[in-house]
Order: sequence, then C-alpha cells, then structure tokens
Amino acid sequence: MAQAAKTTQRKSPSRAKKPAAGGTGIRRVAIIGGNRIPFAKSNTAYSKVSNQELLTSALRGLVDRYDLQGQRLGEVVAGAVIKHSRDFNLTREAALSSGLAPETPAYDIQQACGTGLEAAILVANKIALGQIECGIAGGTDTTSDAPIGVGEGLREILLDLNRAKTVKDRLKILGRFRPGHLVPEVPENGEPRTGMSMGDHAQVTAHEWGIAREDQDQLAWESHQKLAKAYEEGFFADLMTPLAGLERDNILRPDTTLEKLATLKPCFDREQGTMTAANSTALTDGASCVLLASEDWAKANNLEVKAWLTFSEVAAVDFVDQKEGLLMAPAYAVPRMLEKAGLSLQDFDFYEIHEAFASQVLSTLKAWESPEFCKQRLGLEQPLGSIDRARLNVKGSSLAAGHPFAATGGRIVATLAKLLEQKGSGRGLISICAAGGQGVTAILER
Ligand SMILES: CC(=O)SCCNC(=O)CCNC(=O)[C@H](O)C(C)(C)COP(=O)(O)OP(=O)(O)OC[C@H]1O[C@@H](n2cnc3c(N)ncnc32)[C@H](O)[C@@H]1OP(=O)(O)O
Repeated sequence: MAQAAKTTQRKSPSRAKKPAAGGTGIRRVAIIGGNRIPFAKSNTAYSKVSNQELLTSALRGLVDRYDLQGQRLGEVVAGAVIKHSRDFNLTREAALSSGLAPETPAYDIQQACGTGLEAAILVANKIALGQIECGIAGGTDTTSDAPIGVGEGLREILLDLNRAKTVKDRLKILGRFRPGHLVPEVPENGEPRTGMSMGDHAQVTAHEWGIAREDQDQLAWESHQKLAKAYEEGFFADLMTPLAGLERDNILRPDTTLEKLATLKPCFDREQGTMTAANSTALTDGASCVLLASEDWAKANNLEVKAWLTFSEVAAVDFVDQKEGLLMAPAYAVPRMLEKAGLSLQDFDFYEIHEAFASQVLSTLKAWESPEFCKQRLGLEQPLGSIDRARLNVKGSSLAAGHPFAATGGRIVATLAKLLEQKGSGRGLISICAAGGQGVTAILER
C-alpha cells in the first residue's frame, strides 16, 4: 500500500496550477485509492448507525490510509439517494468529522445509483481542468436510517401550529387533527412517474429480452463465489475499514448453491417472474469513497497512481411510456463513450457492470449483441458484440456485496483501480444503471 510521506509540502493548501494561456489545460486524473466499510443488509449490523456515520467512517478510513489528517483537499463530493432533511449538508458534516482540515470544501450531489461514480467524474473533471489538485468522491446510503415523513394533512397542521400566535388559534388548529393523519410517508424504492418499483421495471425488461431464470441465478451464484474468493485472497484488505464489528459484507453467501437459488419464489411478477431475492440486490446499508488527484499532486505527495480515469459518459432513456427499459441507459452511454475513446467493446481487460439485478446485466449484454438494437436504437451498422464473460465483475459485484445506492460507484472505482494496479497495465469499463432511466459509465486505464 502506498503511504504518503509527510512533507511540509503536503501541508500547503492544494492549489491548482495557473491555467494555460487562453484556457484551461486538460490534465490526467489519477485514482490513488479507495475505502469502504463492509456493506450490510438493511436492518442488520448498521440498523442503529446513521447515514452520516457511515459516510464519516468510510472517509476516516481513507484519510488514515493515505495519511491525510489535517490536509486541506480540493473538495469532497459525495451524496446519498435517501437522506433526512437534517442531513442537508451530509458530506460537509461527514468531512468535518473525517480528520481532514475543516478548510476542505465539501458538498452533496445526487444521481440515484450513479451518485458515487458521478461524484468521481465531477472531482476528476475539476482536476483535469486544473481547478483543484485532489479530491475525494463518495457515497452513502442506508434504508435502515430511512427518513419517515408525515402526510400532507399533518404537515399543514404542524406548520399552522408553528405559526399560530394564541392558545385559542392553536386549539382550533389541533381540532383539525384526525387519527388518519398519523399514517407515515415512507420513502419508496420506486419510480414516481410509473408507480413501479425498480424490480418491477427490471422484470419487464427481463421478459422483453427473454432473460432465463437459470442464467440470472448463475450470474448471482458466480457473484457470490467471486466475492468470497476475493476476500480469501485478501483483495479488500487495503480497501476496507471494519465498522460495528462487521469485517465483510454480510449479504455474501459463499455456501449458497444453484439448487437453493432455484427454489426461491419470484418476488416482482409473482406469476411469471424470473427475479428473486437472490438474483436481485438486497436493500443495503453502506458507504464508500475514492481519492483522486492530479499527476503532480500524486508525485509531490509520494503516492502511487493505481489507474487513470480517462473517459466518462452519462445517458438517459425515455422509460415512462416503456419506450425503453428503466435501467437500460448504460446500453446507450457505453457506445457513445467507446466512440469518443476510439475503442471497441472488446478492448477491455475488466468489465464492472453494476448488478442492480442479474437480469439487468444480462439484458444490457444482450442488447449490445443484438444487431436490431444496435442498428435501430444506437444507429450502429454492426452490433457492439459479446464480451469475454471471464472478465466480468471478477471480484463479485452488487448481488453478493449489496448495493447501498450511492455507495456502489465508489466500491466499483476502487475495485477496478486495484485490479488494474495488480495487472500492471490495462483498461476497465464501468457501467452503472440508475433510477430515473439514467446510466453513468466510465473508463479506467493504466
Ligand atoms: C439502479 C439500481 O440499482 S435499481 C436497484 C435498486 N435496488 C432495489 O430495487 C432493491 C431490490 N430488492 C428488494 O426490494 C428486496 O431485497 C427483495 C424484494 C428483492 C427481496 O426482499 P426480501 O423478500 O425481504 O428478501 P429476503 O432477504 O427476505 O430473502 C427472501 C428469501 O430468499 C433467501 N435468499 C436471498 N438471497 C439468497 C441467496 N443468495 N442464497 C440463498 N437464499 C437466498 C433468503 O434467505 C430468504 O429466505 P427465507 O424466506 O427462507 O428466509
């Protein structure tokens, strides 16, 4: 593990170089490393841990690992898909407790399940433009610490009560209260425009693409096997900080069998569905973050570069009228990114495709293989083709590790950067589907 030498230079505030005359220079962006806490099935190990504590723990681990205590970094950018209103400045609060200098600016962003990767792209772009020298990108989510809201009726009563000046006014307002007002508003894992859950949408796409139950179970089983092996090899030793007694993702089931998976009942379309609790990601609590920097800053601070973040692309699809599957946007983002990079889909040593649902990964791969989809939807003469499946999610992915929405991007970036470091050279593709019909993708190289 690369350790930073403590020099006086490191204590100086990170300041961007003067931009080249006539504009800003585009610089290479280094991934120095990442950190996450083990992910936990919701309402288990982190049931009493707040979102802010989760993110703080991930950040603190990164600060300790790279000896960043007291450092003023360019920025910390992170977010949560679901958060309390009291967490309006979640990332800043977590950064203030992380050990970084309080003079480090920090703020929230949110792009559903693409949040963690989008945060990395944002920080990377500022580094590339010379606006900052280094920064941390991250994400956190917990459905155990979900904010519970009150309905519109009770909200109006409470606001009126707050404004009332006299006891008489207050009593009059209280008279409007009905027991039905106590029904809480719980955040839903669904699309407001369709009223369908992510799983419902993915099941429609799975039917459309004819994704077999056995293939989904196989992908899920392989994810558990690969993640378990990665733990055995110690792959995560310098990527993870234990929390609340948890040292590994507790969704991981290395002993599960294909026979057992075949017995599970469909959980979305209960009649003809192919998606189950095992080939869908579980609701998960967790947080992750990555340290990005300019080449100069990495050198000046004696930090090794694991990989370079070289390309990114975000796409969105029209899913409302079911013109396209909700989670199919990466199928569009990736070919656009490949064209800009002058690469083909086969030019990668690793493919990190977020396993929101096994069926989603398989639908995306099938779309890229389909001459009709590639011609009609992507406007390509030739299909993108198949990938070497031995290079897909080689250290397991969200089905086995879990998927704390905003934290998945950081997990993937850190994992891929380390894979490239271990290999010595190569290229990896990241593809993350997100709610709202969006997809965030990137390329890491070494
Ligand atoms: C852009 C995006 O990323 S979209 C994705 C966003 N995320 C989501 O939408 C989350 C989707 N997931 C969910 O909503 C829930 O996890 C569900 C509906 C799939 C499943 O919820 P639950 O039914 O509560 O799951 P639960 O953990 O109880 O599992 C059901 C059963 O399957 C079993 N099971 C689950 N996984 C496995 C496994 N890998 N091996 C063996 N058995 C398993 C459980 O043990 C349980 O068995 P039991 O009933 O005998 O106890």
